[in-house]
Amino acid sequence: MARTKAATTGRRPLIAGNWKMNLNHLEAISVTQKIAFSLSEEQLTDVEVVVLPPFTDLRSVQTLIGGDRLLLGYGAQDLSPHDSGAYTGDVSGPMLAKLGCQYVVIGHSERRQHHAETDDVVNAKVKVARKHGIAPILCVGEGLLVRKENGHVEHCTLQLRAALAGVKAETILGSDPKGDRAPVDLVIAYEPVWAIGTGEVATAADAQEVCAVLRATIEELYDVDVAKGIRILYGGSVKSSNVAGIMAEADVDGALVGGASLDPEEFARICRFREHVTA
Ligand SMILES: O=C[C@H](O)COP(=O)(O)O
Repeated sequence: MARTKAATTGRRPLIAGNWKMNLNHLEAISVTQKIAFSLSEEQLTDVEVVVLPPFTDLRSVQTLIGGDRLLLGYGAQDLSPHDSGAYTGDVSGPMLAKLGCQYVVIGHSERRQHHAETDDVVNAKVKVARKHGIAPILCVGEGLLVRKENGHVEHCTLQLRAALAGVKAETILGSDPKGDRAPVDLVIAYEPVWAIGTGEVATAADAQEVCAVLRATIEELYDVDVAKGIRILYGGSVKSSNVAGIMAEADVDGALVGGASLDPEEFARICRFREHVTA
């Protein structure tokens, strides 16, 4: 069962809701409140639940979560590789850190596709996020053609290696090992592009195959402790009806949820994935 797996690995499950370009700041407040009130303190202690709103919602979400001491985390969907300057439209790491963001999505396939983000840009963003104490949720994943040609494992490991080039172990090791933070301040998300927003979820075995190789790659790049401590999420059409099977896999520590995270009741059901697991 998933509970046994988490107890064995020591990795606290992480369910993150990527709202993408949805929900204005008033809707953000409502959705965040509903998520918090749909989950018990025990559930929110057991599973780390994070919302990733658009930039324009971050202040509202920060005020709500901080003011009411909700047991939710939050973060951004992107950041600039630069700290300040003439970069119209960009939002910097220092700005996100000032808003208390714990996480930032980096290298999402929608950024790679629609904003021509290269591996070098992704690598620069990982470094700048860590410089400002924000944990990247680093996305890798293959398109349909690569999957059909059976190149998915190589594709994802190459993306991971490129994203982490020059990133030293000490910069990703958790700064609060005795607190409630994860031992590694970097999260990997395996998101097969063909499964994003399509309803075409990868099988649990598909997710496990790639997540296991990503963990082995982290061991090669760093060491066994980093590999054991790092959390690897699956993303792509995750719903309450399929999350339990995915979460039962040995190397899947959570989910990066897109569309289903816009419905707070459904998102809360996803966060309660343990209840779906049958012995
Ligand atoms: O960041 C989230 C992923 O792109 C998954 O999106 P989805 O759950 O709508 O397929």
